[in-house]
Amino acid sequence: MTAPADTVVAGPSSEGPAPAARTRGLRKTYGRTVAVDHVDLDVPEGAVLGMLGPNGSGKTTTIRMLLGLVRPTEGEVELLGHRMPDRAAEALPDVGALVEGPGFHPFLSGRENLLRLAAAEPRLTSARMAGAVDDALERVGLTRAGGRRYRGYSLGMKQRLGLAGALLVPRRLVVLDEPTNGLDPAGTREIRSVIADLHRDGVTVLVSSHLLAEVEATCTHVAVLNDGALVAQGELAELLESESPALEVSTPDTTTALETLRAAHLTARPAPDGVRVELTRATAPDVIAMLVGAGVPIHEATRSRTGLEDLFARLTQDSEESPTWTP
Ligand SMILES: Nc1ncnc2c1ncn2[C@@H]1O[C@H](COP(=O)(O)OP(=O)(O)OP(=O)(O)O)[C@@H](O)[C@H]1O
Repeated sequence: MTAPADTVVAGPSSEGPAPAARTRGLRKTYGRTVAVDHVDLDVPEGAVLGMLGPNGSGKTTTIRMLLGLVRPTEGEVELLGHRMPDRAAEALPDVGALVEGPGFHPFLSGRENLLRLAAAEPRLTSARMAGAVDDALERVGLTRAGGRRYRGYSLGMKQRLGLAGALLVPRRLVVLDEPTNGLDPAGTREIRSVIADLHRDGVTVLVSSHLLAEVEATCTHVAVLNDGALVAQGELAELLESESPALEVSTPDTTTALETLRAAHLTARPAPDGVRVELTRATAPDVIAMLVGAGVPIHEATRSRTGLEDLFARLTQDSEESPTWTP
């Protein structure tokens, strides 16, 4: 399967084991709003795939269609080799999901809520339910709060209870929609460690996030959505390597610097001390000469490695400034 010409793909997508999840031509419209636009997503088995995108780019809608919670307008979804939503009963027992609004009962305790979920797990016998609930509570750090009513939980505790619900039984795939939403730094670290444990156990994880540093630290793969379209996917390290290096120029005159660089059709954006310019179409000496020629005072210029933040900015900024990347 070849990717659309405007999608950045790292590594061969059609080799290796069958993907844990995949979509082809996936599209969802709400009236005139195109929420998801012909997305061909591959979530490789064993990967921790970070789904990134600005607000409203279609992450949640894609995840909901993967899980059979929303019916696509067009296209196909396969989850663990089963067509969705028709074969949901086969696929879903192996899938743990934390999506918005897990529907917990406000007047029951966290533990009682999990027991209700456990009762609906086809692979849990009644004898093993209580043990599975206690294990899941411990895994997300809620053992002590397990007896308290859900209504009194903080947003972070609610997120963690949702995660516990996703981990009640061993899964092949765990899908987490913005799992660190509302969590403090300690809670965020806990989620990170749960994801690392799952990865170590060979579980595939699909996690949507708007926290780039978080994704860079925890994920092996990324998929970037913009305006409903998939604009990049693949192994994180390969995607970053495929990016060209950049030059950070420290200057007080960022306005002239950006104007000069953009007039020369270079990709540049403001940086903490000045501007950052990609060295795709010009060398570092070219850029410096260009700026000096335009009267821009330069305090310092340093080459730097492209991080996920730069990749993301380039893929999701206005198309005028982001020339098409050709693999
Ligand atoms: N049920 C719905 N009815 C109408 N429009 C919807 C519905 N669900 C999503 N949309 C629209 O589809 C687009 C994609 O939304 P979606 O929630 O999938 O994006 P997202 O990337 O998850 O955003 P965020 O990061 O803000 O959660 C948005 O324009 C949104 O307003």
